[in-house]
Amino acid sequence: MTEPLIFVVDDDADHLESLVDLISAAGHDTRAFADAPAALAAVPEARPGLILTDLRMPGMDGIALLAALTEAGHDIPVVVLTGHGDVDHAVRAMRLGAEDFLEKPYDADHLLQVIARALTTTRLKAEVARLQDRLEQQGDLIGESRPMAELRRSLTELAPLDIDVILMGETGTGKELAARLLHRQSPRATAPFVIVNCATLPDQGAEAVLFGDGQAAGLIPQAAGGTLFLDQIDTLALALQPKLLRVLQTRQVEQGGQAGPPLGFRVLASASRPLTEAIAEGRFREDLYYRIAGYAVDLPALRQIPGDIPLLFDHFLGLAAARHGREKPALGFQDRKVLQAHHWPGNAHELRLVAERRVLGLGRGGAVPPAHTPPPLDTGATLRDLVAQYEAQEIARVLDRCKGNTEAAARILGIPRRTLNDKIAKSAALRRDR
Ligand SMILES: Nc1ncnc2c1ncn2[C@@H]1O[C@H](COP(=O)(O)OP(=O)(O)OP(=O)(O)O)[C@@H](O)[C@H]1O
Repeated sequence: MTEPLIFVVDDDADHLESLVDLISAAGHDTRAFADAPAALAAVPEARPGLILTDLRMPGMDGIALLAALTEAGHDIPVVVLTGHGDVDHAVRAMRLGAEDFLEKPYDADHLLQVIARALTTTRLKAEVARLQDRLEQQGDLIGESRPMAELRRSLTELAPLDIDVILMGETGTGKELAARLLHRQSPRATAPFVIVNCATLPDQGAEAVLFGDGQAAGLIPQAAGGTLFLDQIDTLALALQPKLLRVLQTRQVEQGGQAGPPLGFRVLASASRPLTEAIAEGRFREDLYYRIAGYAVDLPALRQIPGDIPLLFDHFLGLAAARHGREKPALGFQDRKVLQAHHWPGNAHELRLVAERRVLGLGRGGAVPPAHTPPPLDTGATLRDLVAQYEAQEIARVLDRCKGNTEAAARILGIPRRTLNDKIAKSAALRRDR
């Protein structure tokens, strides 16, 4: 794990310099900012692990910075430096989710201890979230509708057979969950399950990541004897397709011009749009399509299984409540109706987000600004607002997943990169105007 970067924000240049010197001397990577807006603007790209900010600053102060970070959905611990006797503000900062606060003049050792503690908390939180995600992905598909029952039956039938399968469905329909189920119910269950997210492969060096190089084994050889899940294969760069095809045909990876050992893995793939479209657009090779598309399983979108939406929502409420140590909210009749009436273009991803917000009570008279109100459970917003909100969220989610790589994000979202850049600029302007 790389060392987290620490942002230090203080409008007093001397203070800033001494803070940065102190923290850097303790071995942390730091970046200095003379004002909060500059720090906020640098967050998406630099992804700091901790922000240490002065409370009182002209323009945007430390509290406003905290609120803006929450508003933008960044879960970064913030330690606030307060003036002597500034208890009220310190309490407000803690209420808004600050990790800790320190009264000035601070003691250098104490400051470093607070930083170390905050970084440990961040690491532990990330680890818990990772384990919870993994646990969630080990679950079963929830849903009692006929399409879900049929899906479960197809998966149970296909799991033990040694055939490759492609899972088709919109984003968030549970393709990864289904792939894991196929693996778990197969005789390969104890062998590795390796995911290759085709959309986030780097432009440079993707071959080494996939096939390995002299130094490191690639992802594909790691799947030996197990299951290789080619997630979002419809976004795989054209240049990688011939070599992948060869590997899928031989189930071997060449090493230094020689055939490698037989790897004997099973291939599962997923796509959110018909590969025939990608072929027609010249983005996907037909021969690779025939190699992987023998058995296709369709996953229903939520709007096709409205009866299952409350069930799934209840499931996500339970998970979010456990994750945040909160009580699980009850679902009312009206909630069910609203949930079933929504279109859910992001499917389970979107539903999960709304459940999380419901558990955290965001947008319900708390300290969090209205942008956090769950769109489908709120009234008063126009359809255009809801679509714009959802679009901005989805772009942020995909960008996050692609670590800010707009080319990869544009590929996943199925829009030209220039359109994506326009949309990012527009949603940033919207946030500024709000
Ligand atoms: N029917 C379901 N029952 C329980 N959990 C589900 C179901 N469908 C989706 N989920 C959960 O919703 C989240 C999104 O599902 P998943 O990642 O499998 O979707 P996906 O189709 O692979 O999405 P993407 O195309 O964006 O990769 C996961 O946390 C998954 O566990």
